[in-house]
Amino acid sequence: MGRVGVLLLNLGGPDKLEDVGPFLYNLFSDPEIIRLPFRWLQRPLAWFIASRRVKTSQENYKQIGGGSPLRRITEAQGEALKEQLSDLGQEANIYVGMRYWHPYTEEAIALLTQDDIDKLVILPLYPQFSISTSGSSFRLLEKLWQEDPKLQRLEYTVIPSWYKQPNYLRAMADLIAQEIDQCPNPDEVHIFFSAHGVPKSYVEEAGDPYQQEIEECTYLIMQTLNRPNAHTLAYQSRVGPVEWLQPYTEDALKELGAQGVKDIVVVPISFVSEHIETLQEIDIEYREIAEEAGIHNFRRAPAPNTHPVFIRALADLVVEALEQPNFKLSQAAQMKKRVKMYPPESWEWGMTTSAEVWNGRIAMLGFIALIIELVTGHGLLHMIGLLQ
Ligand SMILES: C=CC1=C(C)c2cc3[nH]c(cc4nc(cc5[nH]c(cc1n2)c(C)c5CCC(=O)O)C(CCC(=O)O)=C4C)c(C)c3C=C
Ligand SMILES: [Fe+2]
Ligand SMILES: [Fe+2]
Repeated sequence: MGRVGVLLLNLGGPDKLEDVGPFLYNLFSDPEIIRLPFRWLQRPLAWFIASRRVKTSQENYKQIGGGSPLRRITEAQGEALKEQLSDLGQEANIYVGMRYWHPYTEEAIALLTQDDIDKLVILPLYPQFSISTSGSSFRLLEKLWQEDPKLQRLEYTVIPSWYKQPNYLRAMADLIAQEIDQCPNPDEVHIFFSAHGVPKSYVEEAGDPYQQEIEECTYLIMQTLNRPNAHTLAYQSRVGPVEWLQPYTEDALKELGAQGVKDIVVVPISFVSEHIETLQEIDIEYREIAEEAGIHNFRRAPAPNTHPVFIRALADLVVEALEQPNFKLSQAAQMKKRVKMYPPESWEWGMTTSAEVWNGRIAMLGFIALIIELVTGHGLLHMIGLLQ
């Protein structure tokens, strides 16, 4: 085997408070994050949503020290992975490519094309696949590949998702056991898996395998843990007005409190690094909700970060990927369940899906017109005197 490269993909996070606005704009500009019927609406809406969210988001980043630790932790994971691979006899260059902030995926690709890599392993740092995470990064990579003949000559393979990897499951079970064993009655502790949510339509309409992979991963971690504890799976971090996967973490915590549960260990199951959604959302916001609901012993299992068994899992994934037939980006970006992304473009009479979609589109246009009118002070409502 010639020179091997490993491209670690992650979402990225603002390094400092001034980065929060542009980071949010990048995130909401992604059609895999906000799925709109019209592409031209994407950027104005991204600007609008990012501007509305920036203050709250900055307040949250302030509470965790003024920026995201994601870059630092991902780079540390990369260094540990390089060392572990070397111990296994596989020398490799590691590159970090973030989707919405530095080091951007494009920057990582520029570096690795300079380095004359013979084979590249593309490894998303998301154990479970979702259209909104690994899927979005794969689509971006597909586009970069189409544009660059040098990349087209590079041999590569993709690891689409890896939530069943035995050492990953072992690392998660270790981290949970360490927390449980610090409680006075370890067997009585309720294990609360908090997965990142996605809109329900991703799963039900677009065929995102995310929910199924999360459910299977929860089951496999519980099997690996092999303890008698009760457990719950819920979904956190909902953004916007549409329905996301349920139960929501906040509701499930209140429900457990009402049932008399006093000790819980929260397990962040979609993430492999500490970041705003573990350090702020779980440790501060959900802790407060749990304590108000009567759950007084609230603990959280740390994210795997650079846990040696977890790093070994990443190394095993790379070694196995090098031995197996190559998996292409076009295969990885494809949904497992082949479904149409949007209902028909043409009108159908009656209470059909098509009618619902067109109603939604018309409502969206009205909403955008209203925003533009509120921002510019000109428009139909001003003309007819409803707005001054
Ligand atoms: C609006 C829709 C969003 C979807 C869908 C979504 C899915 C999703 N995200 C992660 C992991 C991360 N998200 C992070 C930040 C982040 N995500 C959203 C929105 C959606 N995520 C926002 C608005 C933000 C910014 C933070 C905020 O304002 O709340 C991060 C980085 C966090 C950091 O430390 O900077 C990660 C990582 C997963 C795993 C996922 C679906 C499976
Ligand atoms: Fe997110
Ligand atoms: Fe989020």
